[in-house]
Amino acid sequence: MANILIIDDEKSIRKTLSEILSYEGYKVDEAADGAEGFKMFKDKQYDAVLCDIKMPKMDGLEFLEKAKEANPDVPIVMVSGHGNIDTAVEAVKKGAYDYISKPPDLNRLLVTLRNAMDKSTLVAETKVLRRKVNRTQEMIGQSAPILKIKETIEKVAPTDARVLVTGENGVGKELVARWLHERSHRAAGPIVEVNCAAIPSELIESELFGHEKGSFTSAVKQRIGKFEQANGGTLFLDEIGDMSLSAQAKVLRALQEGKITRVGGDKEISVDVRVVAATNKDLLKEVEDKNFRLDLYHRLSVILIHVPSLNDRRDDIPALVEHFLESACQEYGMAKKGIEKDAMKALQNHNWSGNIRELGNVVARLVILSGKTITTEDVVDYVVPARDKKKVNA
Ligand SMILES: Nc1ncnc2c1ncn2[C@@H]1O[C@H](COP(=O)(O)OP(=O)(O)OP(=O)(O)O)[C@@H](O)[C@H]1O
Repeated sequence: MANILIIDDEKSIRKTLSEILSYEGYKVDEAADGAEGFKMFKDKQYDAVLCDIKMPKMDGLEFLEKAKEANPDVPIVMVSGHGNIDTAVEAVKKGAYDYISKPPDLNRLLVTLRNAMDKSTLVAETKVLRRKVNRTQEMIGQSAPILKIKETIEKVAPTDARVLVTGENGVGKELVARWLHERSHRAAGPIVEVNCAAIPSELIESELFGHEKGSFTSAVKQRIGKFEQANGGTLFLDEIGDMSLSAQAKVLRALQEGKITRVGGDKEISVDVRVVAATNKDLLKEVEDKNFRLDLYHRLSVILIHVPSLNDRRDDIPALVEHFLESACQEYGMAKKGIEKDAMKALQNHNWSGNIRELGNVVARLVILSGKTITTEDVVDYVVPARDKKKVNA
C-alpha cells in the first residue's frame, strides 16, 4: 500500500484530499506546513507527496528544494491556488513531477498521483537494471601482483581512504578504480570518471566544479560539475598528472573542505565524494619538476596501488587470452575457437607495449582471421612484428 504525504496549511483541503486518498486505499499522513512536512519526509519513506505552494514557515518551493536534495526519487505533486500557477510551473521546472489546481479535480488528482508513482518505480527499476548491465568486468589474473591488488581492494574499498592508482596505459587502472567503488558502501551511488588529459585546461574547472550561467562566454546554461554528479559516490580522476596547477589548487580545496563552488558562483556546495585518482606518470617526479603540487599528492595518495605491466605478469596471459577468446567469439557470433599450446606460448612471450587493451585487440584479430584453431603461424602472421618473426619461428 502506497504512503502519501499531504502538506497544506488549510485544514479543510487536507481533510478532503486525505479522505479521497484513504478511500482509494492509500495510507495518508498530513502536515500543516513545509517545515513539519519536511521533518516527516525525512523520517519516513513516502511514495509521493502532495504539496501546497503558499504556506507559512516553509513554503512549497522551499520544501521542494529541500526534499529533492534529501531524496530526489520521491515524486512531488504541487497543489496550486488561482494566484500561483506561475509558481507551480516554476516548481515543475525545479523538479516537481506535476501540479494540480485547487479545488482539485478528483480524476486528475488520482491519475497524476498514479503516473507519478509509476514513473518513480520505473526510474528505480532502471537504476537497478543499469547497475546489473554495467556490472564491473571481472579482474582476471592469479599472478602474485594481481592477487595482492585484489587483497588491497578488499581492505581499502570499505573505507573512504583516497587511492592513487599508478601504472602504464591500458594495464587496468580504471578497472581497479571501478572495483574500489563496487566493493565500497557507495556502490549504489554513481561512479563518475573524468579524464583530466582529455579536457583543455581552460575547461577543466568548469568540468569538475560546474558553472553558473554567463560565467564565461560559452557558459550559456548553468552546468553541474563532476564533483556534484559524483555526490554520494566515487569520483575517478584519470590521468591526474595532466591536470593544470590552477585546477589542482581547486581540487585540493575541495578535498580539504568537502565543498565546491561553481565557476562564476559564490555559493559553497557541500559534496560527499570519495576520490580515486590514476596516473601513468611518476607523480613525485612531476612534483620535483613543479608540475604537480606536493600537498595534493599527499591528499590523493593515502593508499597507493601500482598495477604492473602485462610484460611483468606473464603468468596471467593465458587466462586473459581465454577470456578475450570467449568474448570475441561471442561478439562476432562465432563458435568458440581453440588455441594451440605453442601459439599461446608465443602470445605469452610477446612484448606487449600496449598492455591488456592491445592483448584484447590481438585476440579479436586472431578470432576473425584464423581458422577453427589458432596456430603459431596465425600468431606470427597477424601479431608479431616482422622484426621478431624469426625469433618465434626458431
Ligand atoms: N585483469 C583484467 N582482467 C580483465 N580485463 C582487464 C583486466 N585489466 C584490464 N582489463 C581490460 O583492459 C582494458 C583496459 O583497462 P583499463 O581501462 O582499466 O586500463 P587503464 O590503465 O585505466 O588505461 P588508461 O591508462 O588508458 O586509462 C579494459 O577493457 C579492461 O576491462
